[in-house]
Amino acid sequence: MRKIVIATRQSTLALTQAEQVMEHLRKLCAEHAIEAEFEIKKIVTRGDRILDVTLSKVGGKGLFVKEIEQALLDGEADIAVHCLKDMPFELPEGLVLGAIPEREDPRDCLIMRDGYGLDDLPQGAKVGTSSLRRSSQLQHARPDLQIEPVRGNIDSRLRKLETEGFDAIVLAVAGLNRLGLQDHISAYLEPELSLPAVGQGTLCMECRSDDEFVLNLLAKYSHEETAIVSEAERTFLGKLNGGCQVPIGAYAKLTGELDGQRRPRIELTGMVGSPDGKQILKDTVTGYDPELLGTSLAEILIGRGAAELLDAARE
Ligand SMILES: NCc1[nH]cc(CCC(=O)O)c1CC(=O)O
Repeated sequence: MRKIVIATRQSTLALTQAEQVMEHLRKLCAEHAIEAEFEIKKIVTRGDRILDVTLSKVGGKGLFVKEIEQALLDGEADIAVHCLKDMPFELPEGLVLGAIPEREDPRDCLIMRDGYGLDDLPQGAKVGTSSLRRSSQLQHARPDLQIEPVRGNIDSRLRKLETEGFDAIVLAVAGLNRLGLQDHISAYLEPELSLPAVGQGTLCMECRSDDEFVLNLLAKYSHEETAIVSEAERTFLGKLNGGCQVPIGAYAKLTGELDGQRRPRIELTGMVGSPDGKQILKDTVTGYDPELLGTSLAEILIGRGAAELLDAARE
């Protein structure tokens, strides 16, 4: 009997995700007559210890994953469950993404004190988000809004809507759904208005690249279409040398058309913005090769000044 330890951060969202994944893996084991038992191990990361500081100020990619990856490398855990959007482009030597399961809702949403959409926000309304991607796009649509950082886990951000005088806060739909908090959502923001973060709404499972048992199990959990769109978005992010702390968004979807090798056609939209939303570079490319698409979209935006925008935002 193989024992599989699942490592996770200790936030409510991370724990919920790990538990949902564990249940699914147990079912897969039963279906495929694989003998394994599972256990969850909570790990406190550097990102969790500095939750009160605006992350973009602290800098550093993968603030939430380093310690968890070390546990995998040390053999103290076998699988790590992450939000794909929190994952740096490059994984450490010896680790791979063993599974990318089916994407959930990729959109951002508004949780508002009153009203049901962006248009209901009064002139100069105070909106909470620490994401430069979200502030850039919101300010672009509504330059009058006053954007203020709001840090912490999802539950504490929801509390801050009440306690810190925000008219609205912005969160990912997927996280709220997973926590059963979808009733709080006032308005869904379509990708045309707020292009999601790379990988938003998608989970991933990281494991050691030589752990055949776990790789074999995780392969049964993977969702081919999601893996394809994730590769397009993540290639775009990687070429721009971005993480989730820069004003970059991307969203890829499949259009249903197949090429000669029956590969699906991909439509990839990407954006790079200034944090104040005065400048937004955005374009869409379509094709069949996710890596080529990610690369060419990044090159198109770099040609229009994306690298300079990102350098300025990083300062
Ligand atoms: N940066 C934190 C984070 N990482 C993933 C999600 C949401 C869930 C997901 O995208 O899978 C969130 C919270 C948020 O942005 O509202």
